[in-house]
Amino acid sequence: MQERNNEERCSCDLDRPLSFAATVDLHGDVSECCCTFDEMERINAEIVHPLLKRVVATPFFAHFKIDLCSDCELWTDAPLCVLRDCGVCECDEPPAWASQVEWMPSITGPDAGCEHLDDQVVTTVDLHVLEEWPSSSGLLSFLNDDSMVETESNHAISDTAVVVDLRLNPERYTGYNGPSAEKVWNAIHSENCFQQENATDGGCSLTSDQRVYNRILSGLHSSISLHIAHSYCLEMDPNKIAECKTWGPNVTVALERVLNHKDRMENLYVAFAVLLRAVQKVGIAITSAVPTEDDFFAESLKEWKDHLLPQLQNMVNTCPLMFDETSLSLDGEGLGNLNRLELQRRFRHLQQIMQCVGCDRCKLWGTLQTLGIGTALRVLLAEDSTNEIVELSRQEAVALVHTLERFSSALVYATELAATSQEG
Ligand SMILES: Cc1cc2nc3c(=O)[nH]c(=O)nc-3n(C[C@H](O)[C@H](O)[C@H](O)COP(=O)(O)OP(=O)(O)OC[C@H]3O[C@@H](n4cnc5c(N)ncnc54)[C@H](O)[C@@H]3O)c2cc1C
Repeated sequence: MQERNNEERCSCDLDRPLSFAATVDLHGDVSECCCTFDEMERINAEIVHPLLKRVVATPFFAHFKIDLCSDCELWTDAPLCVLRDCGVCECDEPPAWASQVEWMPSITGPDAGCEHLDDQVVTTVDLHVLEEWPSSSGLLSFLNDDSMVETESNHAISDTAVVVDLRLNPERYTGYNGPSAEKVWNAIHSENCFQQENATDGGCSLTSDQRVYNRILSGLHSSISLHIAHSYCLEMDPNKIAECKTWGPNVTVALERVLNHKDRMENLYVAFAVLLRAVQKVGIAITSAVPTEDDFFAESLKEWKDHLLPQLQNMVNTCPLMFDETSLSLDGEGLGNLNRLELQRRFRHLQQIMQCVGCDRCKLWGTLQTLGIGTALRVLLAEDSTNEIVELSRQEAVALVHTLERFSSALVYATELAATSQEG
C-alpha cells in the first residue's frame, strides 16, 4: 500500500455530524484504505446509497441469471430451511426483453430436474447475457495466461439457469442455519481465505493483498448478517406453514453477529471501499453493458448514466480515493506478488462453495455477490499500463453494482440498528 501525504488524503467536506463508526469505537483510517471511517460513512449515507437504491430498482440492474439447480460438488449437503422465503420468486411476467430469447429449454414450467423451484417458473433466458457469454473471449478472459480471476464470463450458461427479478427476492432472514450454513461459512473463512502462518518474527504473515481478500469475504459475511438483522422474521404466522407474519429489525442479531465485533465492522468498510473504487474505475464499461436501443432499459440507463455515474466521477475528482488499487498490483511489493493462478483458484473454489448453499434465496445473493467481488478484483487488477479496456458482461455489471449496493445498504443498516440499540 502506498503511503499518501496529507494533501492526497481524503478530505470530503460534508457537513453532517454523523458518526456511527465512532459509536462502535472505530476511529481514524480504515485499514488497507485511504479514508477515515467517518468520511466513508458520510459519503455513503449522503451520496452513494440514495443513488444506488434508485439504480438497482430499475429493470436492467434488477435482473440476474442463476442456476439454482447446480449441485454441491464439495460435500453432501443437508440444508435446513424454515421459511418458504428460502425460495426464489422467478419473474411471473417475464420482462419484454426476455421474449426475444432465441433458445428455450425443452421443458416449460417447473423444471423437472430442479427440486429447489416450486413456485411458478418462467424459464426464460436473458438474450443479452447469452450474447455476451460466448463472445467473452474478446473480454478480459481470466482463463488465459493473462488471467487473474475467473468470473462468470468464462462459464457456459446451464440449461437450468433462470432469470430472476431481484426486487421480488429481497435479501433477508430465511431461517437458513445449522450445519449446512455453518459448513459453507467455515469453508469460506477456514479454507478459501488466506490462512495466517506463524511468522518467524511473530508478526503478521499475510501480505496486503491477502489481507484485503480476507477482509472482503469477512465484509461480505457482515453484510449478509446485517441484511438478515435488518429484515428479520419477528413472528411466524401460526396459521400458515413456514411463513412469516411480522418482519422487522432484530437488534440483538445485529449486535451479536456484527456490531459488537470491530473487525467484522471494519471489514465491511473495506469491502465497500474496494467495490466503490471498482465501480468508479469501470463506470464507462457499466454504461456500455446497458443496451441503449431498448426502451425497456431507458430508465436504467438514465438512473445510472445521468445520476449515479456523474456523482461517482465527481467524487474521484473532489474526494481522493477510498481504496488505492495499486496496493493490489501483481507487479508491486508484497502481495502484489499474489500468484495469478492462486487467485483464480480461490475464486473458482468460492464459486463452488456458493453452489453448496442450501437455500435458494441465500444462494442467489451469495452467488451474485461472489461474482460482484470477482468482477471488482478483475477490474482493479487490470493493468493500466497496457491500456487494457475492461469490458463487462451484463451479469458482471449487474453483480458489481448490486454488490456495492448490498455493502452500502449494510453500512446504513448498521447505523440504524446501532441507533435503535442505543435508544432501547
Ligand atoms: C452464502 C450465504 C448466504 C446466506 N444468506 C442468508 C440469507 O439471505 N438469509 C438468512 O436468513 N440466512 C442466510 N444465510 C445463513 C446465515 O448467514 C447464518 O449462517 C445463519 O443465520 C446462522 O448464523 P450464526 O449466528 O450461526 O452465525 P453465522 O453467521 O453462520 O457465522 C458462523 C461463524 O462465522 C464467524 N463469523 C461471523 N461473522 C463473521 C464475519 N463478518 N467475518 C468473519 N467471520 C465471521 C463466526 O465465528 C461465526 O460463529 C446465508 C449463509 C450463507 C453461507
